[in-house]
Amino acid sequence: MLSLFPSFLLRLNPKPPLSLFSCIARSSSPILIGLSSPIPPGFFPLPRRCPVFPLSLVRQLSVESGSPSSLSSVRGRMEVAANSVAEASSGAKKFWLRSKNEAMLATYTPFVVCLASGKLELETFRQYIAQDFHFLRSFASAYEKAGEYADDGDAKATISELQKAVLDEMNLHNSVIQEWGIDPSKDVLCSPATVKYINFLSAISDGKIGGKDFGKIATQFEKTIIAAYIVGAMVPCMRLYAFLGKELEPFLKIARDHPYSSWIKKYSSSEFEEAATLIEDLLDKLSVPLTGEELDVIGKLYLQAMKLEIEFFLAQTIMQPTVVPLIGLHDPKKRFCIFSDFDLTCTVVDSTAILAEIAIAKAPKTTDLPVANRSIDWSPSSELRETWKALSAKYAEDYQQCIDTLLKGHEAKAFDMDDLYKHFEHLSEFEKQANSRVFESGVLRDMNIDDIKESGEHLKLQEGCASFLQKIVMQKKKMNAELHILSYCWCADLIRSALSAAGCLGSVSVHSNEFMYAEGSLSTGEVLRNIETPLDKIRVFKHIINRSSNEEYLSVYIGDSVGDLLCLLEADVGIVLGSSESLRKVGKRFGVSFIPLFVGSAYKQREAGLDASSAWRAKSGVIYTASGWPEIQAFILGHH
Ligand SMILES: Cc1ncc(CO)c(N)n1
Repeated sequence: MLSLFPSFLLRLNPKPPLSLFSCIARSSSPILIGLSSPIPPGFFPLPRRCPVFPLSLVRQLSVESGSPSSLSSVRGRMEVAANSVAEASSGAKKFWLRSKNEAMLATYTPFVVCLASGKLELETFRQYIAQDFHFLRSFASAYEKAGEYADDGDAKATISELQKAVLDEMNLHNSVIQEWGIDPSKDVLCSPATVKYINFLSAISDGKIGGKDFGKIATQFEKTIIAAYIVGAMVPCMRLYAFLGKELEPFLKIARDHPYSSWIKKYSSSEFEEAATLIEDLLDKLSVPLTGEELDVIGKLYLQAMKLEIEFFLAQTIMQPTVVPLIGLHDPKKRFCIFSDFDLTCTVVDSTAILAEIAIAKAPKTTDLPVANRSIDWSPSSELRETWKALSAKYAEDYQQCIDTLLKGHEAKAFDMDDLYKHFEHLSEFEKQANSRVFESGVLRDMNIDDIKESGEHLKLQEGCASFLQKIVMQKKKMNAELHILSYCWCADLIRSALSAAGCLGSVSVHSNEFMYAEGSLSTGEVLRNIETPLDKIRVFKHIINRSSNEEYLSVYIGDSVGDLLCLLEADVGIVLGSSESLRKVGKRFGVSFIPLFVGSAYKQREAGLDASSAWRAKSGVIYTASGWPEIQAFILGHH
């Protein structure tokens, strides 16, 4: 119907540079910023896949009613802050925000999950307290050294305050010890992981840093630097504990008498938070006179201390079966099927927006036209932009109506999968019609496959997504794992290029729609329609799962929107990223519960008896929410 690109015009402008997309894709700042002309709200058909980030986009897309308040959900602290690593003015804050992966790894260690669940074996806790006592002693002596080295009166006063806080912590340990009758200083030797941190800290105090020996610490200035290094190696321990304290605080309610309530109360207390802030401020203060190079050293010490903390948790002797990490429960004789949605689950920008931009950038602008044909307010490019705008507005409106229809009726008292399937037929019909409208309008015609591939290669993935996929790919054989992308995206080439740039194409199965190309490179506008609807997704999901009917499997589905709901519920573990409100509303309407993944893990741990292997097999209408890929990785793989 529409002939947007007369071929003579294309020849005039065969391949406009795609630097615009590269710039969007590479930019770490929120998408759409940096576009030459701002994209109006509702421009792209985004609402079915609304992301947590970027905030600016969520605010723009009022369609999803992504009110900022919905972003600070239960586990909102890390993700909201994470967006501002670059802006964080404090060095200590910056280091913490960069430690998200490590913080998640610590949270999902068997020790911490068992501790939260209230079912950690007493003997394990005892051993831990005994090890921690050694740890705290080294903390106290490091403060001693730092206090000597610091030359500023205020800094010295802060350090002595912090020292008091450590003594306070040791008192808690003492009371625990008395309660359970052990004397750690006599009875328990340091474990190798404890020794590692203690040696690390004392080496810094002696001026041995990063394999280098600073020799005799002579001048006061050198001493001040060493004081900063010592503190830099202690800050992450304090911040991590304050973080874990807050993560564990809700579990005080898990049982009327949580056996480890004194531990949880200690580390979730405002006093401990104050101590953590105090030492962070101290680090910032001590860092003021340092050179960039010296600050880098602090960054490295911070990260190393974080890693040693994780090793410390991992080294705790856990005898009981644990429900995390998931890979630990998986029998490699069985299939391990990991499914993920693509748009806004893996990516930061919806692929419809990318494809629209490629098409618009390709279309001739006024200045490309022969002078005689120029008009101020018309060009193929501007016309295409208008067509897209209309298609998107229509999609957004109809989509919202579909969701409203889905939400009609009473909230289900109990989860009912069959009812849910029935209600998804209408939404599925709508998605197909919406696609037909796009395909028939011709807006996807005459796009160059090379441009699509280039955009795909520069597509910005969610933080931690690529590294998770790579890790799975690396251990695929050993784990008997499969990675499947299930996507509504119109053009699988875009997905394949993105995966290829992330270094994992060959090992991921992409299930999506395919552009058709004429003469090998220009899209004809026709699309092989494989996956367009929620019902298509679940059909393909089940087909893959049942491919070998006699083989057992463990399945995880990761998604972000209403279109993923059925798969999220059919998988052994369904994990939601992002904050889509319609997903939550529709879920609730049909009796689905949304539980933060960490909370869910601790509950599973509580329920798990001597057999944790089948803990996650329940199609019970529960979906788990996660803050991002680092959390998913910590849950599925842990340190593996
Ligand atoms: C392992 C460890 N890290 C940090 C703290 C906080 O002081 C602690 N008590 N133990």
